[in-house]
Amino acid sequence: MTKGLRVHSEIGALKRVCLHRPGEELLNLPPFELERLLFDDVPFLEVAQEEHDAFAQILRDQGVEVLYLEKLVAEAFDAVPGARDEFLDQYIAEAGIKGDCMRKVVREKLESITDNLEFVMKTMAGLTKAEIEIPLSAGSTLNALVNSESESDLIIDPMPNLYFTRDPFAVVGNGVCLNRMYSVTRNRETLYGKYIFKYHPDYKDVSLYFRRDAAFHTEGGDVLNINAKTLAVGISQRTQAAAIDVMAQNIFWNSDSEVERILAFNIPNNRAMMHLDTVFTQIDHDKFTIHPAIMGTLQVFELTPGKNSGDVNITELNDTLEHILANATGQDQVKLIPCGGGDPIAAAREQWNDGSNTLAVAPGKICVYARNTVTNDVLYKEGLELLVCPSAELSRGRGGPRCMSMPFEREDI
Ligand SMILES: NC(=[NH2+])NCCC[C@H](N)C(=O)O
Repeated sequence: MTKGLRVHSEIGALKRVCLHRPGEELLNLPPFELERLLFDDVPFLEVAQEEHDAFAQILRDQGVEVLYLEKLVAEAFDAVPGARDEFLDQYIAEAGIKGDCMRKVVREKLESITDNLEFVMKTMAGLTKAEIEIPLSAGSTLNALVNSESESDLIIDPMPNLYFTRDPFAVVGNGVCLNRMYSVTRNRETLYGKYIFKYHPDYKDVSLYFRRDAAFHTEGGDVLNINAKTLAVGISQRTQAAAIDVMAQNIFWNSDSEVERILAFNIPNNRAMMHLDTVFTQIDHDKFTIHPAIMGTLQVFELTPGKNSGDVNITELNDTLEHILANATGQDQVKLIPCGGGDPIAAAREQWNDGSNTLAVAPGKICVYARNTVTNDVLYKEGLELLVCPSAELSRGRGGPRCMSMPFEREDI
């Protein structure tokens, strides 16, 4: 029996989760490339790893099986001869390497790594000019040979955002949306998911509700499983409305999926609110953390299957966020707990460090970042059980415990 996927809520007891331990990709992150690589500061890798190990241990202590993205990909390559070569062709084609000669040198360098896990981690870390010898021969390029300030020292960009495993693919019920991501820099991350869901013995048979070659972009931070029948998706900086149209068709008209209703929340387009999960996250049967700035301003649409195969009906819901979420969760009422306890400065500061971005390991039991003291205090007083993760370095990438995790299995609620 293969393991497969099963996630029908945001809060059911977490059984299996996919993480990525930050690795050498964070060492190939020069300060002047931060904006392009969607990172906000240069982290101290050793401490980031310690913090991440603490996060993983908190989850294990709650009985959660922790899987690592890099290991799953290596296992897929171990299992299927030829899978790694297929990946390498695609990786090189998408790596932005300048010139055929350089592509050849890089390929040889990566092919020489025999251990699959080491190989996968190297593809994540990126490659600098200092790491390879460039032959001065027919076919070599000036770009490869010149050391100049206007030429980057990176031959292949690192993927510093990989530890935000929430975004490149999103588990929905028993299937998965393999995303096309908003930015060129993050879209390469989706290759790892592609090879897991194509070749890994435990995951190769799951249905795909979205594909990385789609025309529109979407990211997992925008996808919230409310229950088996209802999915919430953000229309955001990272997810286009047109991508949700595609997702709805694929989800409604796939016999594997139980989802009968998608709620699309049109959220503001800015970095502090880049995904739906930075604006609200479910933490208990009847409780959500929210960013106070979205109260009263959200446009929400409901998508349901139409009469004929492939048809999708859309209506706009003119109601308050509380009522919409109460109706979606089947509760009489829900409590929205504002980040920063409603104080505008604390809210903005703690929102920036993902105060609303919590990961539920069971209803009412949530992982939070230690640094968001005002929000954590409010959550504690509301009766939530808090599992507190160290966060000095991890938070520099602008993502919290929910962003750093992709549930593969939760108990049904
Ligand atoms: N699900 C999330 N909120 N993810 C946060 C991702 C942060 C990352 N630096 C980015 O800009 O893409």
